[in-house]
Amino acid sequence: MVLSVWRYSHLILAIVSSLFLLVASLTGVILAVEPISNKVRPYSVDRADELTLTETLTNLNSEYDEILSISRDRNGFVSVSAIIDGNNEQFYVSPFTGERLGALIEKAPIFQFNTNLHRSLFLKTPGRLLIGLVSLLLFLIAISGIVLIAKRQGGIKYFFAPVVRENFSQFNHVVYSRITLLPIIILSLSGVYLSLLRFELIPEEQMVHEVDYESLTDTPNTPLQNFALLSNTKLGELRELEYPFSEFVEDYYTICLKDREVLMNQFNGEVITEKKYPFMTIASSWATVLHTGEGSIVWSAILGLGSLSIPFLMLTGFIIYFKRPKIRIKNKHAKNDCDHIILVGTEGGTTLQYAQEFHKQLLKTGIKSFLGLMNDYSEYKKMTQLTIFTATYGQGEAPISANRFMELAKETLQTQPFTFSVIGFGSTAYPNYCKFAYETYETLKGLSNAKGLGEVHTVNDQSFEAFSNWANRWAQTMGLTLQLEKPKISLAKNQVSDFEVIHRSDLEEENTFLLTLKDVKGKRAVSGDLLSITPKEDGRERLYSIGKLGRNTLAISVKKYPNGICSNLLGQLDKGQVLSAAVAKNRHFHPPKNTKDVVLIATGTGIGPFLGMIATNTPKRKMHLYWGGRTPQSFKLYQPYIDEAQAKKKLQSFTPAYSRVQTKKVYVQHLIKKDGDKVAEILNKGGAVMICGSIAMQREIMNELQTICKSYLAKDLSYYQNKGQIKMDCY
Ligand SMILES: Cc1cc2nc3c(=O)[nH]c(=O)nc-3n(C[C@H](O)[C@H](O)[C@H](O)COP(=O)(O)O)c2cc1C
Repeated sequence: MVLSVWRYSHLILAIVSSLFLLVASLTGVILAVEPISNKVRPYSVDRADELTLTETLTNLNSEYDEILSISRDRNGFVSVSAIIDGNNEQFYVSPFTGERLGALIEKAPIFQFNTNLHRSLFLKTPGRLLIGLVSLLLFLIAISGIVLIAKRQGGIKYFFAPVVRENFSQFNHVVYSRITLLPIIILSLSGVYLSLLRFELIPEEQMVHEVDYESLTDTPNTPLQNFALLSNTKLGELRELEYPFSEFVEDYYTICLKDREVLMNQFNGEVITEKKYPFMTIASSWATVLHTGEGSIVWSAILGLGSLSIPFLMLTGFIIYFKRPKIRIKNKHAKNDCDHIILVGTEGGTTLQYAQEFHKQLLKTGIKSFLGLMNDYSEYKKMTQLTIFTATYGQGEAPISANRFMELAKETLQTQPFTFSVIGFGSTAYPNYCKFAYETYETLKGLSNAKGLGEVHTVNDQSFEAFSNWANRWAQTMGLTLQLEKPKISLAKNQVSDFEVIHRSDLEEENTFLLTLKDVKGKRAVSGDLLSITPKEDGRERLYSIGKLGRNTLAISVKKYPNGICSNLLGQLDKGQVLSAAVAKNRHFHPPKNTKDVVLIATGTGIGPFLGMIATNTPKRKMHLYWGGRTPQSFKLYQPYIDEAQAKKKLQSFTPAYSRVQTKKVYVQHLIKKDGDKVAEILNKGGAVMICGSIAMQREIMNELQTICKSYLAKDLSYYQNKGQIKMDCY
């Protein structure tokens, strides 16, 4: 609920202001060039700011007879306004020699046009008002954006933690908004301020000097060179110095410095009055500088990039919103007439699509099924079976449609006993994999008349395979047959390409074989990416982790199942045959860059991507492989690769765990526990741990790593997960 308020405010504000925002940001980009183009003009004189006002005035007075004023602008350019041959002329000068450097910069027509469009959309006062409002909306969008990022990252302290890449728009929207939020906030706030100033809603105090004209005296008549104020003030502090209008004692120098305005007697150099600028004048000056970037190439460039990012963030933001599946639920039967209740915890809507498919299939088999959201949990009069499909968000928290479920489940008493199943949708790219599903399971287990059917079943990255495995197993125990169809989720589209079989090994003890393929079209797969294969027979996609052995050579490790359509198809391929498949990017499981030590942990076919990571490693990076299988015989398949890598120093160490060799079973988690000090040292030095294999193994390893982090490093495992040092791809 709270999140959706922020999300909808963020979206509605963006829609309302989008067109105006687009105009303001694009013109802002062009206007950011103006201060840069001004600053690079050749009117700056080296070390001029170090001159005193005495030196400046002496130099300029000797060159020009009748100076009206001297100015120093935000670029540091010094100009004079002087009467020359009876005409008032204004030009840049060198304060050392008085040499005329050029005429004052005139605003180029392109900047004039864009300034008018930027300030008022050529609509005069209504336009200015609109632009002021858009600035305010931009500020509110930025604030709601900060809240959304903090929530999606799992708290403000993880604001700058690595972002998990789900798709281009989501990833880049978060990454670029984090970088540009500060300039955008400054731009929008200063824009609001300048609008308020323009509409006189912020009072601009006028500086009024009270001059006691009676006390002004023309004695002692002191030469300008002895005026203390002038010799104590550097040119760098000057904004403008106006000469006295006449030679009467009532006329004086008006000197505007950075922080104050001073009136100075023209005969003896005494300060007549001196006033600091009011706070609002300083604030207005800062607002102008911060909004326009005047006088600073760096700040102008930052503002330009900030403005440029706005259309990009608008576009990616709208794509994220419109691609999100809509949450609409229709039911054929009333909830109190149904014996099967399906509840969904979703935020992005994909879990609902899987639940809808399951619900549809149950209805087809004649079961009275009711579909709802977890937050709608209430009394279900005839419920005998409850199935929960739930995603996990933030740092293992509930998705928005399930954040009240725990309370509701404890408060609401079901009158009849029921069984329940929990299917967790999550991603191993996040520290707390499917945590909310496990918490839901525990809460339901605690209810007096509820009985769990099996353990929590997890689905990584919306894998249809994992989902249908559970659903078919469940249906089997119920004596049903389900014809599940894959929901049309707009996951990244993978282009199908051709892969030629280079080698297919024979089946080894654990019914596994290695398939080495040549990427005919030279697609840029990276070890850890997934090979997506969809056999025509059932049209269902299977994913295999890729090990990139060489330029266009990759390997996948396949376990053959007696009735497995895909594994049997792959098992029959011969050298030279061509396989049609696609490469699905799996960025969160790519080998880490610039990491000196990497611990690789795998069981069974999970070694597949690691074979590639090791084969393309150099001795500079130390890789340590822990692998679990049944017997040394199971390892034979991979032995040549590992032996070669060790000989070439691409693999520092290899430690196997065999579960069926001795009476006491040894699993990889036991090896990790034994080498806890080494693993801790690697993590402490910024190294990475990569895990690939079964979810059950992943859970054991994560428990072990948690203990290691706590005992050796006095830190929580999530600390290293948030720094991207723990990478997992388990199924
Ligand atoms: C911002 C964000 C945070 C996430 N946090 C977790 C997490 O902590 N644990 C997890 O297992 N999955 C996490 N996920 C993955 C989602 O649970 C997963 O993509 C799920 O399939 C989304 O389902 P939905 O579209 O129904 O909301 C996160 C996804 C996002 C976008």
